[in-house]
Amino acid sequence: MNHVAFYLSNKDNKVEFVKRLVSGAVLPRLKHLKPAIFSEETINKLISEEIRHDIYLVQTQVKNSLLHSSQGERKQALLDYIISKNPEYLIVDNIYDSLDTEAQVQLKHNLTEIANHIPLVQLAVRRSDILPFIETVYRIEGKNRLVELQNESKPTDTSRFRFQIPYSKPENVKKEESLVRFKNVSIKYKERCVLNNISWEIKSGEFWQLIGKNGSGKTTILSLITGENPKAYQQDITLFGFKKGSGESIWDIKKHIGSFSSEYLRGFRRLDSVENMMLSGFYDSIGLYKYPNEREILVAKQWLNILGFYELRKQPFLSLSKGYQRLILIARAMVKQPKLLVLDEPTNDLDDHDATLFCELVNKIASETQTAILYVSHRKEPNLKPQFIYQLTTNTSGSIGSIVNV
Ligand SMILES: Nc1ncnc2c1ncn2[C@@H]1O[C@H](COP(=O)(O)OP(=O)(O)OP(=O)(O)O)[C@@H](O)[C@H]1O
Repeated sequence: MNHVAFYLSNKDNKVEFVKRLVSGAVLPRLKHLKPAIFSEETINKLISEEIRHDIYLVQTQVKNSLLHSSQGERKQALLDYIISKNPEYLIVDNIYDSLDTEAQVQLKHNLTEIANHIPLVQLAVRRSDILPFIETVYRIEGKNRLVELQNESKPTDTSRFRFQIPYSKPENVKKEESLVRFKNVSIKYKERCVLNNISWEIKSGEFWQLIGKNGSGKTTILSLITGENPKAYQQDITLFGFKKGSGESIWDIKKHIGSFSSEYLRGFRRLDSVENMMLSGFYDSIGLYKYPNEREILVAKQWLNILGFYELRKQPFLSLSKGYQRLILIARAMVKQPKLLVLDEPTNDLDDHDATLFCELVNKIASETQTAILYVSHRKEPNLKPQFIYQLTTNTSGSIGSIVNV
């Protein structure tokens, strides 16, 4: 069986490429076979069906809908579902994003098994993700030309960000100020305990990574911090000096947090320019719905300069590559000089080159500002250097937390 991988970059139009693959234009030998696609796109489509039409085609092992499941649970459920449909070949895209180490090993094992029976076509943006049994790896040159990948190493674009970050109000942040404090926080969904007695503190200027297996409760912790989870009210949580439930408004909390999640662009179709997208960070919206003032416009321009995107400011945001969109969304989270920057799986879907840029930007924020960073990811980014790691360890009575050595 001949298995093939395509090592793509964020500049390649993946949606178009998948269409051409399925039509047989790229690999004519697969033209008359029935494909199945294992990708984030497929998950997003199924979630849209759940939301818009109340159609629940896929259930996870714990019998949740996709919408209410963790990222890892979604991927496992999707693979089970598509294999049950007996495809004649399988297209797998960015297989390891959002999966914990154990789930990655399991998925690799499952795909190896599937590849004994049907051809597998892998799309990868990280070279290290390419499955070991793949015989041929191509990259795309120009519009559609396939070039077999040799062991060439790509030059990395280092020190791209030349200007200093505009940070005008460090006096507002006290050294060692407590930003987030959880005391014995326990959370249940229905009768299932997800978090068990979590006590944790994040102080100003600190750089944390939150790790834990799929379903261990990382996103739940983030939602307790960002104010999106009503269960926070029954807990002993203090955010930016406000004890939860003490009459603070959501804005009292939100104004201190800049956040980025790789899910932010799900369903985003607006025509906002790059500059407007950057400005929307002042209003916590994705896309600009208000008139910004002069200072806000100035700060947004400074950030565009740092990223080297000033010339692109009038272009539609969605016309940029995924990696560039992501850099803008991270800067967007920073424009209001938040005390805490929350990054949820920020390198999902980023190619090797853009992941390097991303790490450079986050390191720059960590070293030049007083903003504390909370970074959630399964992927080890060797260029990223958090100071502290908080680990959730799953348990039948909910996950417990501990600080592990970096
Ligand atoms: N609104 C909800 N209703 C019911 N169950 C939920 C809800 N939100 C999360 N859960 C469940 O709580 C558990 C923890 O989910 P969470 O998304 O916090 O995990 P995670 O550590 O972020 O996982 P992943 O790494 O896979 O994204 C999961 O089993 C999930 O299915």
